[in-house]
Amino acid sequence: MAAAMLEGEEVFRKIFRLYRRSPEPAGTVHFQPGEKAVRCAQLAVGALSDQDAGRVGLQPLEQWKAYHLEGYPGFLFINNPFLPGWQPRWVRQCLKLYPCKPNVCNLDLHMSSEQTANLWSISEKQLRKKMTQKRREKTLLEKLRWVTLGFHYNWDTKKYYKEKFTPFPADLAELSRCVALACGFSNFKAEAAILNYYHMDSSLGIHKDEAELDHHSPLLSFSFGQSSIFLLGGQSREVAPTAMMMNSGDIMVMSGASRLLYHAVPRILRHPGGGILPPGLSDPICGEDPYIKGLTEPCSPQDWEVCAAYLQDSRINMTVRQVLEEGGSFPKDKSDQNDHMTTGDSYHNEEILEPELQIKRPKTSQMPQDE
Ligand SMILES: O=C(O)CCC(=O)C(=O)O
Ligand SMILES: [Fe+2]
Repeated sequence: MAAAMLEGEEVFRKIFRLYRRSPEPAGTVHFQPGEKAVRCAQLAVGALSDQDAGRVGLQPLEQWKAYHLEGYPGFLFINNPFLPGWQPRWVRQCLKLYPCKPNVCNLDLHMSSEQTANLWSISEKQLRKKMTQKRREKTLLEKLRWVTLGFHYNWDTKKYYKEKFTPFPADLAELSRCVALACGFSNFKAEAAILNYYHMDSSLGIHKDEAELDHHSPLLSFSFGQSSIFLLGGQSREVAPTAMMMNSGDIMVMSGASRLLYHAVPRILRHPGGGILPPGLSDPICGEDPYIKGLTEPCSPQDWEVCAAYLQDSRINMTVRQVLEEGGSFPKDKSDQNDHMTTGDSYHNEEILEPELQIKRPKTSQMPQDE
């Protein structure tokens, strides 16, 4: 029975399971010069000033290393372009600020807004003890799986709604504007983001991001903390995906013909290089450039202690989206007048499931593998 189902399984799903089980099968693309199928990319030199880049913690554009991947036009990979001391600031924003109200997170489905109002202060003391205590209960911050910003993605209907909007964080909007500009998208407007929080046993199911009404604008994906394998497939689940390594600070841009491709994160891996934290995160407290005032405050040593404990076995990803075309609006739809309370998502998976169990999992309309 199981074998018959396996044979009929889509190609992407088979490869997902392969990567879910083994740490790093041969053939994973590492973005570096000389790597097969990887080509150096030219960015829009002159489009982004050093001043603007520096304000959000990005190196001058001439120093960025960007790559195309053969067979995926519109896909761009940028090797960690952050200035020293800046990845910690973005991590601190993701853990301390962005989960706060009015933003929405997975814990809101099970808890009152008072309980989820300040995940950081409820969790910080316990997290500081993490270094010394092996067995202890998970803090609320460690139970965080996703946060939505701007237009809040509805996991049930897979839509955005005009009235489900809260102001998009100005600092992240500016970081996104700068990266989009460098990649030749001069009108990008950050209107929504999904922040994904992963631990060593987490994965993100196979899906494509098509809820946005504007598919001409790119998806911008920022990763921090431990590494991951990212699978980039085709327009159907029958296309075999390419596996690539994403390390802390790396940025991915999905645009053009690659904007609507299936993708997934089957596995989180310890970052290469041995230490507890990746190099860009091991020296968090760096002096400010006296000529460029950053848009966000430096991460204090006290805050970093909490972030570092969290990141020992976690990865954070922010995927920023433009929802509406320039001057566009939401279509009129009677059903949109309902109050859309989400019942949860099935993208974020926790444990490594036995193949048999995966097949027997109930299929619901939200399960990405059913798309
Ligand atoms: O975590 C990642 O790298 C991918 C996230 C993603 O695909 C999404 O949020 O839509
Ligand atoms: Fe996605």
